Amino acid sequence: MGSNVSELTTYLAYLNGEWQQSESGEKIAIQSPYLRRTIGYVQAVTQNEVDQAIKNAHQAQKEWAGLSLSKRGSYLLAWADELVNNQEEIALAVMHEVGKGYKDSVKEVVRTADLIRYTVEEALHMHGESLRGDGFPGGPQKKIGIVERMPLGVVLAISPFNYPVNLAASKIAPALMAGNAVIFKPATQGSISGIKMIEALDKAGLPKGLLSLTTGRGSVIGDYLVEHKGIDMISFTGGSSTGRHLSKQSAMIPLVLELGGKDPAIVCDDADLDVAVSSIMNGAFSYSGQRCTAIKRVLVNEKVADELVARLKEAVEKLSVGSPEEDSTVVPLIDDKSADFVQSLIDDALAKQATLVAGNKRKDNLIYPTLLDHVTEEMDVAWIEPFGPVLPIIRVKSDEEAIAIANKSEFGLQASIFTQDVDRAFAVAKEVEAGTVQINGRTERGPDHFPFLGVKASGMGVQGIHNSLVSMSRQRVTVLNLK
Ligand SMILES: NC(=O)C1=CN([C@@H]2O[C@H](COP(=O)(O)OP(=O)(O)OC[C@H]3O[C@@H](n4cnc5c(N)ncnc54)[C@H](OP(=O)(O)O)[C@@H]3O)[C@@H](O)[C@H]2O)C=CC1
Ligand SMILES: O=C(O)[C@H](O)COP(=O)(O)O
Repeated sequence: MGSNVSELTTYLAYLNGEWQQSESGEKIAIQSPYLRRTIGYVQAVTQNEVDQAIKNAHQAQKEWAGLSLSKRGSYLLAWADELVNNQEEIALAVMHEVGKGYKDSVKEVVRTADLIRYTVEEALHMHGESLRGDGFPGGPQKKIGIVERMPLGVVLAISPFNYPVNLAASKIAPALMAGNAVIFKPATQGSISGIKMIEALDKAGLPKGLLSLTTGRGSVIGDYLVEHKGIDMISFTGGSSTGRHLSKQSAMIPLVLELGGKDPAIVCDDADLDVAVSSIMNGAFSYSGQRCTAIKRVLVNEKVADELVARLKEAVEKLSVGSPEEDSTVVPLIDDKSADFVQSLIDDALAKQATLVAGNKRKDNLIYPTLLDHVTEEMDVAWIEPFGPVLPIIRVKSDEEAIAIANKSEFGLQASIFTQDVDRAFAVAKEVEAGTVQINGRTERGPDHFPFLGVKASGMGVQGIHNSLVSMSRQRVTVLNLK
């Protein structure tokens, strides 16, 4: 499959409904994490081009917002069909560019088409409301409030590398269905996949100017986009430090942030260990742990710790490690810098006397799945998100201690609890500070119509199809005063 990479294609930016070379004359090289070579170039768009794209977006948005919901939906449904029709080509781009297994890349594209279709259905079935004035003490009967949802204007969608198609579309589709225009800034490593996805939207006939794709380094055009007066809402998924930076830069603009996590798997002494082991393995190691919702630490009751660790060791040693083309579970990380970072967390833990159960082997940016036992609170890996295949195990004496350590983290995206006692599960779930708590299952975002949110440093606002439509629109109240 590697030989199918179009050698050094220079991809164009999609500005104002046209595929264009940037006036900057500059292009950014995209490196494949596992082929370890440049696979193409994308445009470095200029601030002037951003200005023009935002201006055109405002113009196009007015007409778009005037279309019927079902007409808007028809463009999106055509987009979903195009994605499905081109799933192999898009999945290959994802695999080459971000090193995701081929089958998972196909799944991402198909999941995205399903997400778009559900978004259309959801928008078609969202209703406004009317209120009677006399519902409030002393309120007049002849006053009727009509509450409708209106678009916000131009939405800036910024996506991360790890789901370059799905996490972009989960912003673009609700933004469009809610009647907005979109400026889409993909992760640089993820831009080619983003371009392929927008080619499908272009083929679906989206009106010109309604969406522009501005490729370029976040460090170069990011702040300019975020601070731009023409942006009316920002939906961002990415790292916590970038998210924190964005929240300082964007003033008085609705902002939804989905950021990092340090999701714990709390394993109680009555857990079904078969369920716990398979969920933890899948949660921690799929796509080498490069998921915001990956299980990033295990807090296990000491009574079952030895058995859990032995079973995890056996499972880790069976994991497939290698190439995304072979659908290996553990694949090279997005770049060498990320691999250096993961290695530094392993080195720190081992220097502080963690027990190496498996792994700690590396070839370039391929880090073998690594299991560390007897991790203590003094070790960085107990707190820092690795975004890589390293799993620390912290042994605890009680549910209370597990909850306390879970909550000491700055993050609060998701948590898993493994127990066979449903009352105990709910008691722990109630105390854990996280957007979502999974009982006897791995931490994960889907199904995509569930609300998805992080608390503390893991985010602000809520995604998930319904909530994204809500966050990308506002209420308008019209009051009818009858005679
Ligand atoms: N909670 C969630 O739903 C998810 C969270 N994440 C988190 O994302 C991180 C990994 O993704 P990664 O792509 O490396 O995250 P980054 O934060 O590095 O990048 C995310 C996006 O922000 C852009 N960006 C960078 N700087 C700026 C800026 N100053 N202004 C505007 N945009 C900017 C990036 O562009 P460029 O690539 O050009 O730098 C990219 O498009 C992990 O921490 C992970 O937990 C990931 C997926 C889901
Ligand atoms: O980017 C991420 O990591 C996702 O939001 C997690 O999605 P998943 O739980 O479906 O892998």
